[in-house]
Amino acid sequence: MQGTPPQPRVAVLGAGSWGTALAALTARHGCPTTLWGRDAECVAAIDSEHRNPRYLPDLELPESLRATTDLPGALRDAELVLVVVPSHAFAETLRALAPHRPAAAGVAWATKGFEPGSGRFLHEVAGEVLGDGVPLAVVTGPSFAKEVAAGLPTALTVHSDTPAFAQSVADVLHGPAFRAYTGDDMLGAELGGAMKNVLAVATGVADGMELGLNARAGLITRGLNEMLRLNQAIGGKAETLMGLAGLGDLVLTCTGDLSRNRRLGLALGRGQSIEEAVRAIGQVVESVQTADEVMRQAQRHGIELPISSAVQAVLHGDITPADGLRQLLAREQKPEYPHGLFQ
Ligand SMILES: NC(=O)C1=CN([C@@H]2O[C@H](COP(=O)(O)OP(=O)(O)OC[C@H]3O[C@@H](n4cnc5c(N)ncnc54)[C@H](OP(=O)(O)O)[C@@H]3O)[C@@H](O)[C@H]2O)C=CC1
Ligand SMILES: O=C(CO)COP(=O)(O)O
Repeated sequence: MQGTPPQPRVAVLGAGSWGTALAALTARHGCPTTLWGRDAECVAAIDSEHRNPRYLPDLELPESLRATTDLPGALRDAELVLVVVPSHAFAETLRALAPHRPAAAGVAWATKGFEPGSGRFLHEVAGEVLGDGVPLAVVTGPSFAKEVAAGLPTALTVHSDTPAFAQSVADVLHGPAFRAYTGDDMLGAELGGAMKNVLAVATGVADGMELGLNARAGLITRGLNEMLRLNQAIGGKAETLMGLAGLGDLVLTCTGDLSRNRRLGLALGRGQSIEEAVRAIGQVVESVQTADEVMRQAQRHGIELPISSAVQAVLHGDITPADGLRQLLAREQKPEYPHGLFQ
């Protein structure tokens, strides 16, 4: 009689809200899962009390989930490594994991953003740090950690240049309440996940200023247009941005108050300072750095992105939200698609 094949051993690096939620998911799916974090107190609580008191305080985690501050220990025997640290810690985490990665273990990440300063895509960073021949994948899509940890239905997507690796990552994530799709466009998938955070600030600002639902819908639609145009210029696939990695995550983050980037926008629109708002949110808010990197990409490719540019200026305190609104409304009238869908 044939038994069920053993589930792969998973090491999740990053014990914040998303790393904890994904580790809980793979543990619930029967994968022996070890979560690595740098905060000993938080890690001990996950390991022994099955709770993450700082990042997901109300949710019970599976008893089978192990947590540790020992990185080499977490990686020992791992068959899949899932990196879920913020983008500013991505390169250093990859450099720390590289010498301890079991030779057969591919590396996936659920981080959204670019390498701050260089603006490099995370798959470029991973390729450089890990070298050729290591299967790489990006896990992205509309997925609030709190809802995933609570077992609510979610769909996301895994993109890789190595189709078998995308499939194996999707297999460990896919389950009764979680649909994991696959794709082969890491560029488009990473761009969508990064840009939606910037655009969520824009809709948050508009809602904070009580500009109404028409304004919100207009910003989402023209924001999608900015994503599609930059994606076209960098060589991503349009369908990636029309799917979970783009439109799906854009709608979630622009409309859902669980979004930290949207909440930052709401606070700015209501007149709070960026420092106050970020402190009150108390978790990573990727748009703060991503806005600069999106605009760096746009300049490199000669693409005009009025909404993202206004968000960048507001985040830097160069203009007020009201100035940003005036700038957008004062733009010249023109056809919705002067040069076709993506120009
Ligand atoms: N939360 C969500 O719903 C989703 C998040 N994401 C993405 O996942 C990534 C992680 O976000 P999220 O988990 O939400 O963030 P959180 O703010 O919830 O947690 C951040 C985690 O990263 C750790 N960390 C910060 N700096 C470092 C470092 N230098 N080395 C190691 N660990 C570090 C923090 O540790 P410490 O507590 O010690 O500071 C903490 O455990 C982001 O790119 C985000 O955009 C993607 C989809 C959904
Ligand atoms: O990426 C996310 C949902 O898909 C989480 O968004 P925030 O980082 O804005 O909370």
